[in-house]
Amino acid sequence: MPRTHRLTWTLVVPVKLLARAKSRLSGPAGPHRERLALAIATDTVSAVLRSSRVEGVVVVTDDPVAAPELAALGAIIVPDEPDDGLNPALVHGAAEARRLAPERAVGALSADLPSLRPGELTRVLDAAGAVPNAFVPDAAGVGTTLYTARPDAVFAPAFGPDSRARHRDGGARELALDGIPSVRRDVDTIDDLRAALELGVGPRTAAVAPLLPSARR
Ligand SMILES: Nc1nc2c(ncn2[C@@H]2O[C@H](COP(=O)(O)OP(=O)(O)OP(=O)(O)O)[C@@H](O)[C@H]2O)c(=O)[nH]1
Ligand SMILES: C=C(OP(=O)(O)O)C(=O)O
Repeated sequence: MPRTHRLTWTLVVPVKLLARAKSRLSGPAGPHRERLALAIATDTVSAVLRSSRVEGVVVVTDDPVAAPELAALGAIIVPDEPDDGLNPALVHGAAEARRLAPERAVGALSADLPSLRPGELTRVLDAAGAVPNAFVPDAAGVGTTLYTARPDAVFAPAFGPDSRARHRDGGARELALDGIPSVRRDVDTIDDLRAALELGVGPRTAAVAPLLPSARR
C-alpha cells in the first residue's frame, strides 16, 4: 500500500441540538428521543476514537448535555457556527481540525452510526487516503455517512438530500468497499434502528433501545 494511504486523521462529527435531533424517530422513541440521539452519538464517537488511524475528534455542537459527555470521551468541542446548518458547521469544525493538526487528513462523519466498528472505519480511512476527496454512501444508497479530504485538498462537504450524487458530482471518489456495513448503517428511522440492532450496536444505544417497543422485531 502506498505511504500516502497511511495518513492520520481528525474526524469532525456534527451533533445537532438534542431537542431537535432525530425528528424522524419522534413517534417510535416518544419521550426517549433525546436520550436515544445522545446514545447514538456517544457510541459513534467512542468507536471513532478507537480507530487506530484517528488521532483527534472534533464535535461541532451547541448542545449543553452532549458537549460535556462527548468531551469526557476525548472529543474536542467547538460551537455550532456559523449557525447556518450542517455543511457550514462541518466547514467550521474542519477549519479548527486543520488549525490544530495541519498534517492530518480530515473527515466529516455523521453522528448517527451506532453500529460503527473501529476496524471498518480504519479500512475506509486507508482507502480514502488514496485520493484527495472521498465519501461513503449510506446504507440506503442515497445519502452519505463519511466525506473526506486529504491535507492538500479542499474540504467542501455536500451533506443533505441526495448527498451521494452531490458528492460524486463534486469529484469525490465513492468508496465501494465490501465489508463496511457498520460505516454505512446510519439511523434515521425505526427500520434503520432495527437494522442497526441486527448488526450490533454500542453499549449506550443497546441500553436505550429496549425502551422503544417498536425497535423489537
Ligand atoms: N452541528 C450540527 N449538526 C447537524 C446539523 N444538522 C444536522 N446535524 C447532524 O448531522 C447528522 C445528520 O443529521 P440529520 O439526519 O439531518 O438530522 P437528525 O437529527 O439525525 O435526524 P432528523 O431530525 O430526522 O433529520 C447528525 O449527526 C446530526 O446531528 C446542524 O445544523 N448542526
Ligand atoms: C444529511 C444526510 O443524512 P441523513 O439521511 O441523516 O439526513 C446525508 O446523507 O447527507
